[in-house]
Amino acid sequence: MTRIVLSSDHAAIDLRQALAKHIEAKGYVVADIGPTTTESTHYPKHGEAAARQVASGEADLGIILCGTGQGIMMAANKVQGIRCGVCADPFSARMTREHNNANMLSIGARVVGESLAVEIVDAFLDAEFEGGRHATRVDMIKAIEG
Ligand SMILES: O=C(CO)[C@H](O)[C@H](O)COP(=O)(O)O
Repeated sequence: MTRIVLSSDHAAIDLRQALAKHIEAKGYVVADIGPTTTESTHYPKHGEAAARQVASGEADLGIILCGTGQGIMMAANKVQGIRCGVCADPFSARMTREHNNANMLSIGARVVGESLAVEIVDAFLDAEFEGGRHATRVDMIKAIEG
């Protein structure tokens, strides 16, 4: 059973909770570790917390959100082993899995509405890494980490 960890800052509470329900309904095991109130908080710690679960293997994939998806993606990508893409369209979400073997997806709750976010999440979760020439390139990314 694939385990998905979700987190966000205050800008994305409602969208994150809606996505958590959707993902659970698709049959995944969901750990929603984000805050539950809209009190202002700091996205780096929420991105890092989700990324650490993915990096340790506690979760298979992570989905994180903030206002733009940018800051929380930057924080997650600082954790060794994390490849997180910020996506505002389903094509990019599919490709970041198929070509980049992304293990996390970031979405901007102030950028996309709920129905588009659902399509983005579905594209990400339904895709699989293609390997081959893309594996060579992902290995090159890993080598940069040292
Ligand atoms: O998108 C974000 C980071 O990339 C944050 O959600 C955003 O910066 C929060 O802004 P504010 O404190 O004004 O709600």
